[in-house]
Amino acid sequence: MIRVSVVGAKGRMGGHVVEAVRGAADMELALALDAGDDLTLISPENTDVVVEFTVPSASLGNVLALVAQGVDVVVGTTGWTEERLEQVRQAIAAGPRPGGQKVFVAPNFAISAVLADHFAVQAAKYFESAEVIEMHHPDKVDAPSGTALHTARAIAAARRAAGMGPMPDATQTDGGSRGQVVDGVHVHAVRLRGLNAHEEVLLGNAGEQLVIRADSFDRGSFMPGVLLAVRRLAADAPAGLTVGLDSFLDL
Ligand SMILES: NC(=O)C1=CN([C@@H]2O[C@H](COP(=O)(O)OP(=O)(O)OC[C@H]3O[C@@H](n4cnc5c(N)ncnc54)[C@H](O)[C@@H]3O)[C@@H](O)[C@H]2O)C=CC1
Ligand SMILES: O=C(O)C1=N[C@H](C(=O)O)C[C@H](O)C1
Repeated sequence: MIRVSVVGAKGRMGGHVVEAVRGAADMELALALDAGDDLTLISPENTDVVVEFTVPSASLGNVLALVAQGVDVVVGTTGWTEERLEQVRQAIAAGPRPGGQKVFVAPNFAISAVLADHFAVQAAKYFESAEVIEMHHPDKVDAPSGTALHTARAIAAARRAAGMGPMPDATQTDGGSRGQVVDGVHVHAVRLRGLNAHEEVLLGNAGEQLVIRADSFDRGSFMPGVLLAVRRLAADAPAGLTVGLDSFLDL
């Protein structure tokens, strides 16, 4: 049995993870902690893998503490930058299990979103223009979404690798309507009651458009990806930091 502890257990995602772990035949729930609880209760004696879904302002601190305690961590919380990821790599190197510790961070655990991102990156070099629109429930605290940031950065990298220059854009006045520019890619965020998690990548050439859209209507859609990551960390995932569920899929 894989012993799983959940941090952020009282949250929207954490609650789903607790139920998914309880429902998995090969897992058992160890500890379910939330804000104010003592993270040092989690140790290799009671936990194989921790699943962390909290808030961007707390996640890095939680992960660094858990690494220092020697447990492997699956992280779904947003807010990750290359600088923060580097802090995790350094913490693993300085931690109690430098050659064996595993941390996995995924911007999105839904297969629809992972594939949309994958296809958008494949398509990027064929289109003069690309923009990202993400649409979420209004209780979300961060904008743009971690997934949209990841998609935009990956599109930008694909364009750079293909030797493409900036996208055409004659805008001279912008009160904010052109969105956030992420590595040269415009990202737009919608917050609307009734939505859950949705993303569109618009790719355009003269006279044509490709739209790649992923819709997550229910948080249950993230659970197969979370359980896959837990199983891979408990088994054959490489030591160190891994980013993105695509690492565990045959894409
Ligand atoms: N990677 C993915 O597939 C997905 C990622 N997310 C991300 O997961 C995160 C959580 O989302 P939700 O569950 O909707 O938020 P939420 O606000 O419902 O839950 C967050 C929980 O974390 C707890 N918390 C806050 N600070 C804490 C701390 N220091 N230690 C322990 N617990 C703490 C809160 O009390 C709350 O129960 C967000 O960053 C969101 O963007 C959400 C959906 C899917
Ligand atoms: O807060 C959410 O709900 C979600 N957060 C993640 C993100 O910011 O990308 C993943 C998904 O979009 C749902």
